[in-house]
Amino acid sequence: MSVLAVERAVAINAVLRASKVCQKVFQSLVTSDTVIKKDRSPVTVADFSAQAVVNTILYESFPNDPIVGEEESGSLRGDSGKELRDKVLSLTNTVLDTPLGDKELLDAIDRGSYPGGSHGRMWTIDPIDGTMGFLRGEQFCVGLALIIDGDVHLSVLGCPNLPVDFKSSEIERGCLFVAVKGQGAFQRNFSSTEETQIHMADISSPSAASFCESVVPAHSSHKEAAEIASLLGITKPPLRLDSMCKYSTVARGDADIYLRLPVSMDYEENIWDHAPGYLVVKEAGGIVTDIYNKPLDFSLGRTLKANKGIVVMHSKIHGQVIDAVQKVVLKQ
Ligand SMILES: Nc1ncnc2c1ncn2[C@@H]1O[C@H](COP(=O)(O)OS(=O)(=O)O)[C@@H](OP(=O)(O)O)[C@H]1O
Ligand SMILES: [Mg+2]
Ligand SMILES: [Mg+2]
Ligand SMILES: [Mg+2]
Repeated sequence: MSVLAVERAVAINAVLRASKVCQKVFQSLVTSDTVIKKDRSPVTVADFSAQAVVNTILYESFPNDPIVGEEESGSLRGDSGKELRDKVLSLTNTVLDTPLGDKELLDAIDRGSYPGGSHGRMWTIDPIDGTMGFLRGEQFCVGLALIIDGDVHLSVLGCPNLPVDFKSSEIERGCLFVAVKGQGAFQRNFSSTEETQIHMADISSPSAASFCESVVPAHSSHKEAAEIASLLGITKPPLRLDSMCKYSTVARGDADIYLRLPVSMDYEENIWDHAPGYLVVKEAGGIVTDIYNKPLDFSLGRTLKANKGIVVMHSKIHGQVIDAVQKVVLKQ
């Protein structure tokens, strides 16, 4: 059996079930008259429930593995949290084989409170990445990664709204990306268990590239990305996608560069926002650094304290892209 085969299977199951939770919440939103733009609570139900589902499934197989999760159960506790807790509990139990009670639900969510660090095994989970995309009915994903001694060894990204093939005229959506360190990156569709290995597009000149960036300009500077694109001679418009779907889109060759350019130098990126996408790109043959050309350091706690921004690209254009990023962002 290959290395981390059991972890891989468990992580896929967990992410598929959590993705189902998100899809159910979205379907109930669009079929009811809830105006989601005014009320963010529906997405909160999905965030909590997806984290409870993943943490419960991980715990069944790996009870000693700590978890760094985005959400914590504070607002679900006590009398004031009862209404939300009831919604999260009933949703969670629709996808689990053994139903949880109130206390088990709260405990499951809060197993994500691990502070992270450089030693041993830990999982990191983003139950819904790209919350804004989820609310708009656009891209979002469930991200899960296993980090061992500060290094990402396994990752699974569930992307319920991502077309399985951008180039096809069919519009099947819903794909899963799976990577294990040293074993390559693979895509499988929600509708099947068949896996196809994915690779970055082979590109020798940055001017032919297309690049991805966040939809929300507060998460990544669009202005600086446009300046970098212009320096590199890129003429294609940016592909704006929410969530770690940007990593998977680049990993399978539908775009060549992902730029995440800090809007504030104080912001620290969360490890759950990047570890799952990072390994998918690396195993597809790509390079992931920060704006200083430093490798991402997942060993320093819940955030990437030693890094600023994210730059993803094929090795053949690495030097040119980093030069342009540094000229524009660092004025070097
Ligand atoms: N200031 C700032 N800078 C950078 N990143 C930030 C910032 N604030 C929040 N976040 C995190 O951004 C995560 C979503 O990133 P995306 O690239 O998907 O954003 S976008 O929706 O495409 O605009 C989002 O993840 P989710 O909360 O899971 O959606 C946040 O963790
Ligand atoms: Mg996120
Ligand atoms: Mg999230
Ligand atoms: Mg968030």
